[in-house]
This record gives sequence, structure tokens and C-alpha cells, in this order.
Amino acid sequence: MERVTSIYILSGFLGSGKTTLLSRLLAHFKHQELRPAIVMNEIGEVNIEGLVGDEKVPTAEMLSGCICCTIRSDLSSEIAMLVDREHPDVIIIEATGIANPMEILDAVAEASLYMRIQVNQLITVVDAAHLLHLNNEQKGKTYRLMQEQIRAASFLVLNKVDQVTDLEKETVMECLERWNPHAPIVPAVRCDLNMDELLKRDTQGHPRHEHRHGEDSGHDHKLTDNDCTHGHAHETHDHVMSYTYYFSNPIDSVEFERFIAGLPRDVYRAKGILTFSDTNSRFLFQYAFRESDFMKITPQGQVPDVVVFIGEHFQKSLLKEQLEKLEGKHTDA
Ligand SMILES: Nc1nc2c(ncn2[C@@H]2O[C@H](COP(=O)(O)OP(=O)(O)OP(=O)(O)O)[C@@H](O)[C@H]2O)c(=O)[nH]1
Repeated sequence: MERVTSIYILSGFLGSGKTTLLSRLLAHFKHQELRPAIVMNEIGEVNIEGLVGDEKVPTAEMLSGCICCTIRSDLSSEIAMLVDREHPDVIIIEATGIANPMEILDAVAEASLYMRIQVNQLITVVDAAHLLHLNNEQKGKTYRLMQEQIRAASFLVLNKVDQVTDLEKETVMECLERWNPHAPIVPAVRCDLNMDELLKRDTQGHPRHEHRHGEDSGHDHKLTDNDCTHGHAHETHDHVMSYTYYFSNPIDSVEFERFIAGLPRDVYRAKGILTFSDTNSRFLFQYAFRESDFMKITPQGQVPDVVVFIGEHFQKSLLKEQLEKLEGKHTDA
């Protein structure tokens, strides 16, 4: 019988740890001698991790838009292409941090009309400190979106618990349980969790969401009851914007850190690849919820120095000006 390809959808707000979990899943599948493929969606025009990542994993990149709305129709063709060409055992879809997972589930359902695929788990990764902060304010688009991502999950990873106290962790756990009483909740640091627990539906052969040739397999989870589009109001991401800057010269690391510390609050995510004039190595740079991280890298082949900024209503021209100044390009003329 023709085999069924398992799909895992990774959801979670910008910078929560989806790519960190993706790396762990890939290592796990490799160990199990399973063949994974990836659908990587980024709102920016460049996939930073893809530039430095494992080239051996077949990857469909969907850039400059969000699969849950503007480029949603492309998702089923990307999945079809991967299934036909690569014959993967599993496909992991990493959504943008602003995606509504219900919409993605719906797009995958469309694809399942003509392919044997099944969604085994919709995993939402939550940044503990960020949720705590939003829960205190209890308002805003990000708060509502995070709530939707949590509600839609069949499995919740409460990540970055190293950044909260035990008491705060309990508060966030209670919040998650209230919003989604169905999904298991696993606290983690850098998404270090028991992969068998995360994937056990798969091994036991009890997928949560199965769509085959338009039939609903009738499993127990609330997602099948909601059936993705029905009763769901789609919120557009018009307010979210991204800006990509390519460097042509190395920059000073201290000045760059000063620039990052002074980023407007409306920029809530940035990532990039950098060459500093005062260090030997190149770095993968990450900025999420006001925390920066620099990791030494040795990219293979020609990889540009570039940073992508994601946020709401920020002034691109101001960032451009500051970055050009860092490069020594800026003139007052
Ligand atoms: N302190 C801390 N940092 C973490 C943890 N997990 C991930 N990070 C860091 O948080 C940053 C964002 O992690 P990613 O895995 O890239 O997050 P993401 O959800 O894929 O981000 P987007 O692709 O922008 O949506 C990186 O610098 C990670 O190293 C954690 O548990 N604790």
C-alpha cells in the first residue's frame, strides 16, 4: 500500500524557539534513519538559518510572505513537490512566527485531497517570559495571535523557562492549561525535551489529524471539530513588516551591539549573518524579545552578510541610515 507521509507543523510566535526545535527533530529523525523534508516559511526575503544550515535535508523555502495568508495557496504545491521528488517519511512545516496555525492546517487539508499525508502533531512553541509579559497586559494583536497559536496546538512546548522563576513558570503553565486544556504541556530550555513523547502519536499510529482524499478520519481532537476554516476569523498581518539589509563591509561589534540595544521596541525580531572588523570569525546573530545572541559560524560557500528585521510600523529608512553609518558609508549630504 502507498505510504502516508507524516506532517509536523511548528507554530509559535517570532523567536520562541521553532528553529531550535526543528534542529532537534532533524537530529532525532536522522538517528531513527527516517528521511525528513522541510517547508520553511519566512516573512523576510532571506532564510538566514538556511544559509548556514544542513544542506542535505530537502527544503522548500517560502519567503517574503506568510503561508497562512498571502502565499497560502503555494503550500500545497510545495508539499506535493517534496513528496513527489524526495519521498520523505516526514515533512516538518516551520511557520512564520506570525502565522495562524488553523490556516496552515486548512492549507494542508487542501493538499491532502490529492496526496497521502497526515498531520501528526501541531506543535506550538511558547516563549515563557514573552507570554508572561503579554498576559500581564492582556491586550494587543500579538497577545491574541499567541492565544490562537496556543489554542490550535496538539502539543505545547513551554520554552525558555531558564528566563523565568519557578513561580512565573507556574503562572504561565496555568495560563496555557486554561487556553488549551487538551494539549500536553512540556517545559523546556532550548527545546530540549523527550522526542518520543513529542512524536509518540506517530509511533503508536494514532495521528491527531488525518485527511485523506477529502475524508475526515474523525479523531478526538478539537481541531477536527473546528475543521480549520469554519467559525474562524482570519486576522491579516498588514501591520507586520520586515526589512532586509545587506552589508558590503565588516562592522565594529561594539557599535553593532550599541545599535541593537537602541532598536525601537516595534522591532521585535532580527536575525542575520555578520562579519565584524574586530573579530576573526563570522557570526549568526539572533535577537528575540530584547535578548541578543551571537554564535560563531563557518558557512559553506558564498554567504552574504545580511540582517533581517521584523516588527510593526518601524521606520526602515532610520534603520538603513544607522546601518550605513556602521559601515562607514553614511554622509550628511
Ligand atoms: N535563553 C534561551 N534562549 C533560547 C531558548 N530557546 C531558543 N533560544 C534562543 O532564542 C533565539 C530564537 O530561537 P529560534 O529557534 O530561532 O526561534 P524561532 O521561533 O525559530 O524564530 P523565528 O524564525 O523568527 O520565528 C535564538 O537566539 C535561540 O538560541 C531557551 O530555552 N532559552
